[in-house]
Amino acid sequence: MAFTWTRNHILGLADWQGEEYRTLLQTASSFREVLSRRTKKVPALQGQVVTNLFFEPSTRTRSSFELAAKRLSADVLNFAPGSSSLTKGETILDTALTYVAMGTDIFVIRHERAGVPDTIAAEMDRLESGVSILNAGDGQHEHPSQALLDLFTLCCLLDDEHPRLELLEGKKIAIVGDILHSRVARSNIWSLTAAGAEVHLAGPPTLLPKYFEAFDRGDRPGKLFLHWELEPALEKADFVMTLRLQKERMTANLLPSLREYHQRFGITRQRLKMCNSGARVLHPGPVNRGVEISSDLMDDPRFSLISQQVTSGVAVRMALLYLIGNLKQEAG
Ligand SMILES: N[C@@H](CC(=O)O)C(=O)O
Ligand SMILES: NC(=O)OP(=O)(O)O
Repeated sequence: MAFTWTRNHILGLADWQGEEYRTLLQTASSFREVLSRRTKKVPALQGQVVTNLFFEPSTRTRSSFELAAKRLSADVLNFAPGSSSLTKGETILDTALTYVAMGTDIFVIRHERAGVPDTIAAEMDRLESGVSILNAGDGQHEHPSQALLDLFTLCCLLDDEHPRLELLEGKKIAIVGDILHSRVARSNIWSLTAAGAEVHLAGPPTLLPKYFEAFDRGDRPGKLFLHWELEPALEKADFVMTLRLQKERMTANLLPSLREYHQRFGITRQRLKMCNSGARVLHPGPVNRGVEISSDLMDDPRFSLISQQVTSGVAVRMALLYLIGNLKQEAG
């Protein structure tokens, strides 16, 4: 029987099922085709309002959600906290309710505190508003659309015509750096192990706590490994995902120096030689050039997938908005 999409909020990937990833990849693939046409717009969300509520800085996530919504013909509102009535003491919830009163159908929310999108989603459900929440990154919790665009980028690289989940089965993927503070790492652990990949986390002990072992719940085909040295993670890896040191989230001095960090965990062309031939490097951005990745490697299109990740972001976010928006059209 064909799978039917029923998820109304996208808060995280911890409980996503294989069929949801498959539907997302197929839908993103169709929108990638739309984006290759001369007219890159479809009327799918005409009449719906998408409101970007970003309480934390963003370049690519906010702009690509905006572009994705516009490509689907939705109306888009962009909230800017610094010039909003938050500065007069209005609460986050009252801010959200104000936008609901203007007709918002979908909120895209980023906040420095984990759980804010969940709280607003619970309130939207309690009020039976029918409004959906898309988490665009909450504290150290999850960044689902980032992990989905990473998944789409990898699957497209392995089979551009038919990007599908199974392509990652048995692939070795190293995630390197500041795992502790990374919502990108957390969401990617869920999606990549759901795809059957071997995920190898690597970082200094201060940035890779042992409790990450608990992310291997044994309920998905892939496996998770932890390393406090770089080499075992990179050895014969197919892909390397580097992560930014999230200085804004570091409350203590967790690193000796950026230079020493680069020497021990920075990804360079030389180090990439430890991986399988043809290995590629990802980074969610923004990048600290010369810290987690050398500048020349970042700019080398033979190895770096960074710009493909950004490009994939538009099709993947169109797919997310479409799948959710469609539920409203069916209901309404
Ligand atoms: N942009 C990503 C990664 C990062 O900032 O390092 C995030 O918001 O989580
Ligand atoms: N990758 C990512 O989320 O980037 P921004 O913080 O620029 O949105």
